[in-house]
Amino acid sequence: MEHASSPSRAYVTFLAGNGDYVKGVVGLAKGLRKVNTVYPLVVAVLPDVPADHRQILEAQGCIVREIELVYPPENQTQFAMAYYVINYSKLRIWEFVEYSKMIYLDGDIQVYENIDHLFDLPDGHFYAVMDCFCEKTWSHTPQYKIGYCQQCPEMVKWPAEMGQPPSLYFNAGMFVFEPSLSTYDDLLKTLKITPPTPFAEQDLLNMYFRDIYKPIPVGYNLVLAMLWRHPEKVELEKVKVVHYCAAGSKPWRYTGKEENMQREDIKMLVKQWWDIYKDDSLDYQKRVATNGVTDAEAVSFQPFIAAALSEAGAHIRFVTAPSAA
Ligand SMILES: O=c1ccn([C@@H]2O[C@H](COP(=O)(O)OP(=O)(O)O)[C@@H](O)[C@H]2O)c(=O)[nH]1
Ligand SMILES: OC[C@H]1O[C@H](O[C@@H]2[C@@H](O)[C@H](O)[C@@H](O)[C@H](O)[C@@H]2O)[C@H](O)[C@@H](O)[C@H]1O
Repeated sequence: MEHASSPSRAYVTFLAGNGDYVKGVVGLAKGLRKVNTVYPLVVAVLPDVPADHRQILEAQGCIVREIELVYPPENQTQFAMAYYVINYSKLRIWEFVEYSKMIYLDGDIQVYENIDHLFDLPDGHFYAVMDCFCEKTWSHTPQYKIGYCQQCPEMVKWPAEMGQPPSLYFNAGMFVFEPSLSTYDDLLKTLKITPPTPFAEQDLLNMYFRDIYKPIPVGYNLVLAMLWRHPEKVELEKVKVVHYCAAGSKPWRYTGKEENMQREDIKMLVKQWWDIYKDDSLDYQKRVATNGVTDAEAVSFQPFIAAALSEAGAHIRFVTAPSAA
């Protein structure tokens, strides 16, 4: 089946280190395949990602692209998580200018419903889901200190004496953007003159794209804390993308011991992630292409097609899927 996708669009994720985040990216590649996306998954890997992990990703049909580390400004800050220092390297994806539009997804994200339509959002804006300020990871901020959250500005109003409320702030685990070398250069110039802050590149991106940021619904990047902080804003059955960023929620490390991790919805979401990760039928493999059949269906039809072929000698085209997912 020829993909109708424009070759200049792709999903992109980021992988650093030789640890277990590679499992997150494999899960993401299989999840995107399960929802029959027509776009490839590019994985921007730091040099410290070992060859065997890169091979695993290529075997899952991912396009593996090595990027160089982006160093944060000298004066180290107390990042919300120590390893956030490597996350500035995410900024390299703006150099992937062979793509006109990309959707960035963290490695700890899973896509449960097709979101290809987001590529058709109008150019010239930065699309992402609003974050929540209620978790301890935000205890360094004035909004946390007064109990203000942009998810429910009517609950605790921003005090007039504190000036303007903070601009809308997105979670940088998922966003729709347009690669551009000039934007990349400008981001790096801004990085060099901006003191590092607890949420590293997420803070930088929020500052840089503030004027063109357009919020998209929570269902496109469900930050798990929303389930216990703002349940009234979450319709779980309509959630298309889940972001396993709450402490203890990474499915491949899940023990259930951390706060909130014994919730039934968390246990269900972790199981859903594992069901995809363990599903061999979602592994990348040579596709048998017939008209109008999705890749996944084509794979499941293979035995029937082989039988038909032997009897009727029908000609079918064997093509490899052009991409991971
Ligand atoms: O050791 C690491 C830590 C992070 N990441 C990548 O950086 C992203 C952001 O880190 P993390 O998901 O831990 O941030 P969170 O959203 O959970 O705060 C991850 O999803 C991975 O794509 C990685 O590849 N290796
Ligand atoms: O380097 C900064 C990181 O900032 C974000 O993680 C945070 C953020 O989501 C907070 O809003 C949550 O409260 C917190 O749990 C979570 O860890 C991005 O998801 C991640 O990709 C990365 O950019």
